[in-house]
Amino acid sequence: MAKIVITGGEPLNGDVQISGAKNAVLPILAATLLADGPISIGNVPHLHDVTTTMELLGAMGVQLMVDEKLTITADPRFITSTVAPYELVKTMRASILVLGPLLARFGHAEVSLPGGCAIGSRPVEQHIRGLQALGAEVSVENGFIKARAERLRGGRYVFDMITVTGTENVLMAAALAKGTTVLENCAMEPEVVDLANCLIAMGADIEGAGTNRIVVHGVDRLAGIHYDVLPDRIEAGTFLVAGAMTGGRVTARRTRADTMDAVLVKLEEAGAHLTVTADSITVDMRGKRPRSVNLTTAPYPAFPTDMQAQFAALNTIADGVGVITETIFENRFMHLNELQRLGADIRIEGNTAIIRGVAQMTGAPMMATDLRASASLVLAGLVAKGETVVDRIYHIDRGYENIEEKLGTLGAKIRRLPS
Ligand SMILES: CC(=O)N[C@H]1[C@@H](OP(=O)(O)OP(=O)(O)OC[C@H]2O[C@@H](n3ccc(=O)[nH]c3=O)[C@H](O)[C@@H]2O)O[C@H](CO)[C@@H](O)[C@@H]1O
Ligand SMILES: C=C(OP(=O)(O)O)C(=O)O
Repeated sequence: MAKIVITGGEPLNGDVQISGAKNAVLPILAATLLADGPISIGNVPHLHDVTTTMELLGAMGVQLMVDEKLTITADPRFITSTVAPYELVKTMRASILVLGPLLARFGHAEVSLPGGCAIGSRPVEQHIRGLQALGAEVSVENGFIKARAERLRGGRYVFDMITVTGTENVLMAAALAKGTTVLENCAMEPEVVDLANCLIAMGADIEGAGTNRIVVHGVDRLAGIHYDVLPDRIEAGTFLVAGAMTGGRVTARRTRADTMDAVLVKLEEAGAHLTVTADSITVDMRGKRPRSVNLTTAPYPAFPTDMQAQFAALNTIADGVGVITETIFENRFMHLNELQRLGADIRIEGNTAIIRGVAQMTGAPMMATDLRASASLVLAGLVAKGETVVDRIYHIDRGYENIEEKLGTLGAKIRRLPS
């Protein structure tokens, strides 16, 4: 299995180009199933999850073309199957996002239940109930969600809890339903807004995306268009934390600071001097060690769970004690045990981690368990003395485009050992 090897101790300096958002491109790729014609998508990140989604769409008969700038054109007019098989869904939970579009556009869908993953159990009953509120008949048989509806009709659904892909799935289905749908307690994440903007460009009639109440007036057809994906706020946040931890100065380019308020506040609390422009964010530590931060993860606009592991890594070498509480996923502290192997001082009490910063950690072999855990181990390797080897690095390729190259251009001593 491929590994990343890091020799720590270099402050990071320079510019890094941020890619399109994984969590926006995945629902947008699924939304291509709703269109009457080809959709072309720009600012597509080169990620394993994007390849998996293309394989999934391709297996259904969607015709896909990728140009040299990685613009993807998807033409769903001649699909041959409305089944999402277990083999693909098991490698990427976001495959569930094809459920709503397939049902709305073709009247039936069979999607393998995604099941849990390293960070938690991650059920999808809200997706199912939301679609049932639009008139779908849904059953779960032999590990598959089987959904059917001649034509979905507008309905009202109040989500039991805030769910990002649940909101996206029901939103996509409602776009082609007959009549008006009102969705309450919706996720307000920027990626939900980006999906809604893409659907609106396709001809959907949607109000309120980015608030907790979304109203969708269903339309009869959605058209092929071009759409550029939002920058990845989690990738940007990860590089900014890398700059802060190493006492360096890093500018993340092609970013949207307005989607990152909670993360930027924590970087300032850590002692970073921030400069924000329309499309860039600079952190400058002026050579200083970061201060510990306290944070609690919660749905947007609060602090994102997808940045928790990176700030845990920052706290391991920061000045002071930082308390981190994870409220979204029940098992998202896997990186903490690995960080202890580098000498981090961490006490875990339920969903809270109390991290006392140490002056210096030392490199060691570590094992990545999930996407953001991998990122946090790489960040820790950047500051640990000596060599750190992060194994099972395939997790990181799901969500970071060429992370070692990007960190390398900032001055990190990092390389990938192929399997
Ligand atoms: C592809 C994508 O966009 N992934 C993001 C999305 O995941 P995803 O959309 O899967 O996460 P959700 O927002 O659905 O999950 C939030 C919480 O709700 C629970 N829940 C969710 C649905 C449901 O039917 N029942 C239920 O109990 C989950 O187990 C979890 O505890 O949002 C997460 C929370 O911001 C991020 O960490 C992921 O990066
Ligand atoms: C948890 C994440 O992704 P996914 O929902 O695709 O597993 C993530 O991006 O951190």
